[in-house]
Amino acid sequence: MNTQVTRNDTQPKVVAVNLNPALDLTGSLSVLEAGTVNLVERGSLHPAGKGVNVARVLAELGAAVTVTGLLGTENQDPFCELFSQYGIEDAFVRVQGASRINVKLVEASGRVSDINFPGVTVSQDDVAAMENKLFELAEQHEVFVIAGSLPAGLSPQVCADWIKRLKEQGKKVLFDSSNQALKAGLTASPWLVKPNDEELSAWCGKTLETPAELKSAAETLYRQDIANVVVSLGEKGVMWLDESGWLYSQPPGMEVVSTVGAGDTLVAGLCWGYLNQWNKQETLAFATALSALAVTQIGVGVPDAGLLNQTLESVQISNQQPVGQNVNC
Ligand SMILES: Nc1ncnc2c1ncn2[C@@H]1O[C@H](COP(=O)(O)OP(=O)(O)O)[C@@H](O)[C@H]1O
Ligand SMILES: O=P(O)(O)OC[C@H]1O[C@](O)(COP(=O)(O)O)[C@@H](O)[C@@H]1O
Repeated sequence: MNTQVTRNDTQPKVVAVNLNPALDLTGSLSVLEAGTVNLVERGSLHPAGKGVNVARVLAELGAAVTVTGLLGTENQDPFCELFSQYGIEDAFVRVQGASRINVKLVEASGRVSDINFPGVTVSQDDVAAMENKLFELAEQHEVFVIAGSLPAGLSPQVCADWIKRLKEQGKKVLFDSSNQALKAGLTASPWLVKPNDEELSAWCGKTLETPAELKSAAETLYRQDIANVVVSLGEKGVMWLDESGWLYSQPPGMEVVSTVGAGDTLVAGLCWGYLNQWNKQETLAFATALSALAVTQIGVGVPDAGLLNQTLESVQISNQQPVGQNVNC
């Protein structure tokens, strides 16, 4: 596998869809105490959201990426700068208002508290414009990564209908969301889904604790015509079910700076493996290494090839589930 960054014009073009983008306001502090005054030691504000993060990682890897979704005009400048810096084609539909600011409080232990705001409320005209943009992009793109929550005004069923239509047009749809949007989207059988253990538990309506419970829930999704069910387990790695069966990965231990963006980086890595036609083992190892490295920084971004290759060598891939993947141990 060549992890060298080179733009390959023969690869399918990707659309990253971020319907509810966010500026992430990250504050680092030694310990967070609820209900009292907390002093932040270092802070940063950067454009993010699941689709935007996926777009950035894919673009840094060398993919041709278009980004779309619903972006508030009032605070769009940092997003536009990011897209221009990384050569990402900006196809966001502009909406009135400001995109949300999500607060991420990172403690010295690596624990992160996410305070995610609801975002702008979009109108039916905005939703119609979004739908037009999405299917206009479908004329020239093959791969769609739909990632993140939905703004008020855009129903989970509408998003699920878009996934269904894209699938009917033969597009590969990778889907990463939560709560009602995840529940509805899964009924449209995207090509790949990436819940974490908590999201899978929420979909099931009960806490999944043992490997057998996690596998059983994922297998239910696979039987619902979802070709790739990828469950991420934080530091415990990844479990991936497809027609060839289960494959597991275990990342090396990392110095955690912030885990925010690790899931998005994993999705980008999986998509990159597909674009390069890598096999399942290669794709999983690469995506696991890339996501493990994501926790060593604030926000997302691709490290240099040396570090990536070194981490890749420490990722363990197995057909047998590692004992440590019990989510509660
Ligand atoms: N502490 C960690 N150490 C090493 N790798 C990690 C760590 N946390 C996350 N990762 C990597 O990032 C992937 C996604 O993280 P996870 O927390 O499961 O996703 P999400 O951000 O969607 O909740 C994991 O499957 C793993 O490969
Ligand atoms: O769209 P959602 O589900 O509200 O999540 C948005 C948040 O998730 C992130 O994309 C990070 O996601 P991951 O940690 O799962 O990779 C943040 O940048 C953003 O603030």
